[in-house]
Amino acid sequence: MAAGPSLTRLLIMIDTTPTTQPPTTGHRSAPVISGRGLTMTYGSGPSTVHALAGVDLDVHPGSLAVMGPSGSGKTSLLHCLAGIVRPSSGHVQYQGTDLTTLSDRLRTRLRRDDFGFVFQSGQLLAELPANENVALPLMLGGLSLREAVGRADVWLGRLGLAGMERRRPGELSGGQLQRVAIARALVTEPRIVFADEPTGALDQRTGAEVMGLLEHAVVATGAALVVVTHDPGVARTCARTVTMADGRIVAEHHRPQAATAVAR
Ligand SMILES: Nc1ncnc2c1ncn2[C@@H]1O[C@H](COP(=O)(O)OP(=O)(O)OP(=O)(O)O)[C@@H](O)[C@H]1O
Repeated sequence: MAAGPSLTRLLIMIDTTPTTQPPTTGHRSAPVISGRGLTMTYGSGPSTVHALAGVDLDVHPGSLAVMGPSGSGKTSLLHCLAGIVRPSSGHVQYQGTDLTTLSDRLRTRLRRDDFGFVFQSGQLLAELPANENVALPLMLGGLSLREAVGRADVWLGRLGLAGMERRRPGELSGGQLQRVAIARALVTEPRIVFADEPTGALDQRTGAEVMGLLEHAVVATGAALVVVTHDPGVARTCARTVTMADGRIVAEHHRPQAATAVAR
C-alpha cells in the first residue's frame, strides 16, 4: 500500500468527527436491530440445508464480530438481519418494523437509507472515480452530484485518501479500495454497518489497519457494526463476538475495551 498518514493519525481524525450519539459498546443501550427465532433452510428432501437453525440476536451500538467455521451460517445471518433475504421463519425488528414483513421495495429503500455495507472486495464501479463511487448512495437518496461528491471527499479525507479522490478503482491498492468501500458505507451516516469478511482479501497488516479504521469510524458515529470474519485478529478488535456452529450461536464473548485498545 502507498505510504500515507499513520494509522494513529487516521484514527484521531475519525475520532474528532462530530457525533450526535455517544458511542457505546455495552448492552445498557437498546438494540438497534434484533433477530428472533431466525431459521434459513435451503433446498428440500435429502439435500436440505439448515443454514440457520433458530438464532436470537440483539445488535447494539458498537462492534460485533460473527465467527464460526465455514458453512456455520454467518453470512446467512448477516443477510437476514440486513434484509437482503427473508428468513424461512423468524423475525427481524428494526425501529419498530419487522423487516420480514416489508415488501422488497421497502426493504431495498431501508437498506439504502439506514444501512451501510462493506464486502470482501469493495464492489466499486470501475469506471467511476473514488469520490463518485462514495457519492452514489447519496445521489440515489436525491442529493445533487456536487453536494454528494463534497460529502464523499470529506469521508475519503477522514480515511486517509485525501488527494486520491479522482482515482479510479484500478489505480488504488487493495487497502485503499477497502477504505473507499468504508467511506461509501459510512457517507449516508447509517445506523448499522454490515461487513462480510471486509479484510479477507488483504494482507494481515493492511487488514488490521482497514479493520481499525472501519471499527473506529462506526463507533465514533454511535452506529452498530456487524462483521462476519474468520480472522481472530479482526474479532479481537470488536467489543463483542458471537460464535456460530451448525446454524446456531454457540458462544458469546465481550471485550468492552476493544475499541479504545486499537487506538493506542
Ligand atoms: N443460496 C444457497 N443455496 C443453497 N445453500 C446455501 C445457500 N447459501 C448458503 N447455503 C448453505 O448454507 C450453509 C451456511 O452458509 P453461509 O454462507 O451462511 O455460511 P458461512 O458461515 O458464512 O460460510 P463461509 O464462512 O464459508 O462463508 C452452508 O452449508 C451453505 O452451503
